[in-house]
Amino acid sequence: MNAFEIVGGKPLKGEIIPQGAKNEALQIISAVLLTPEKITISNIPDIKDVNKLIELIRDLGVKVERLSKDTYTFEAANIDLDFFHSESFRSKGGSLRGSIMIVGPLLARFGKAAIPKPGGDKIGRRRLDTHFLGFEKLGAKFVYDKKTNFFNVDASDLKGAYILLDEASVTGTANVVMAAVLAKGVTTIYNAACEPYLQQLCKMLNRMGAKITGVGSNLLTIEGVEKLGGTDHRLLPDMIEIGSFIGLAAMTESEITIKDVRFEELGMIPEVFRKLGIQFELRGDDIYIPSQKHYEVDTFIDGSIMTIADAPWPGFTPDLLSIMLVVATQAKGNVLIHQKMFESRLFFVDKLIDMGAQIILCDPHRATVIGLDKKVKLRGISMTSPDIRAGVSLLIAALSAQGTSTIFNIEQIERGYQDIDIRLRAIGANIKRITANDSGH
Ligand SMILES: CC(=O)N[C@H]1[C@@H](OP(=O)(O)OP(=O)(O)OC[C@H]2O[C@@H](n3ccc(=O)[nH]c3=O)[C@H](O)[C@@H]2O)O[C@H](CO)[C@@H](O)[C@@H]1O
Ligand SMILES: C=C(OP(=O)(O)O)C(=O)O
Repeated sequence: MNAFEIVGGKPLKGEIIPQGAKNEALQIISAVLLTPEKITISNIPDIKDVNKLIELIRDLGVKVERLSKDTYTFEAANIDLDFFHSESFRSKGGSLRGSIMIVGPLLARFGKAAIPKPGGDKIGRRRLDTHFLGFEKLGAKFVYDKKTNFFNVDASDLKGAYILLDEASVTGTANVVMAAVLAKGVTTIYNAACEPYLQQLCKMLNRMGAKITGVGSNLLTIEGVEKLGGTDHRLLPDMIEIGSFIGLAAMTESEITIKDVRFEELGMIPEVFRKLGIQFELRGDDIYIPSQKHYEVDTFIDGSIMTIADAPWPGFTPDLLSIMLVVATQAKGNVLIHQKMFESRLFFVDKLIDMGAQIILCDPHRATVIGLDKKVKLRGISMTSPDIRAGVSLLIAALSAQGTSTIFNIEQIERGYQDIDIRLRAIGANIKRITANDSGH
């Protein structure tokens, strides 16, 4: 088992380039199944989840060519639908959340699909009703086989329909959109999620010949077409990585420039960091964060305690709340972190408390953070990363802490952050990869 050993307390300095967006990559790579023609995708991050999905579609018969480190071509001309019944599909398909998004395109193009119950982080219940209720509205029949944990979906003839989504699910919306683009007639999806990942997907599908309007809103209208063709697509920089680096700079008093962030696509993320008192400047399309000894949390206009809560886009993404929480531990002032969307994503705070942070976990969704204003530094400990974002938050905490920390289960971090140890070392971090038998606390 690999672990990171980190000696903290040292400011970092330099430039860092964000990787391509993980969650966009998972949608865009699934969409290649919609056409037999060639699709070229660039800025693909070299991370576990994305590589697993590429392997999965390759096993399904997609011809995959790697043109450079981050650019691939995909050609889904010959798909082997028998692969659904293989043991390999069961283990690979079940190992990542994003694999669920191959169902929509396969259903649209071949009239059937199957997928084992997907994996992903253990951050609370992660239901898939939105996906399957949406497919059913388009005329599909689905059966969940409890014994094998497989979802089987069949539809020889998908027909456009009015669909009020059960909730604004990110992967659910992507899946239903991909099923609807080749359905007969018009589909209207209301309560659609509209994260930049989805906007990028819809824009790519339109370049392939789809007819989607309302992109960026929660009301999408899709006029079904007979077939789709090839295109080129470049992934946006990963907004969650960008947010993680802003948090890292603030916690470690580092002067960091985050390159080419596509600022206009970051929604309210920069403003939420400003609410914690973190300063930064936009220089061209780079975010420059000066070294800051202190940052002071705002209050609301009426003087009440600052609350940072997640919501579907254009609200604040839940994937950055763990990072806001760790950054708040060294702010001047207090913050209520309210994780509304996931039930078990705040439990990692016990590790931060062990490191000396002052946090009251009010219930599974809410934590009050009493900022220490750097008067008391966190101290290094051994810990295990429970999920991808908690993992990076603990990494940030460790880099700011006095002494040595060890983070176990770094596979969680590495499913979403490319070469994170190498990139952090390049800006001065004391982090090394070790092989460890212990599993931490
Ligand atoms: C591979 C991928 O793209 N994963 C992302 C995707 O997961 P995913 O698409 O699985 O997440 P969903 O959008 O379906 O739902 C996330 C959670 O929020 C809850 N929910 C959702 C919508 C809503 O209006 N109200 C509500 O409470 C759901 O019940 C669930 O617990 O979106 C999540 C929410 O941004 C992100 O955390 C994940 O990183
Ligand atoms: C929860 C996340 O990923 P996944 O949906 O793949 O589990 C995440 O990226 O923060």
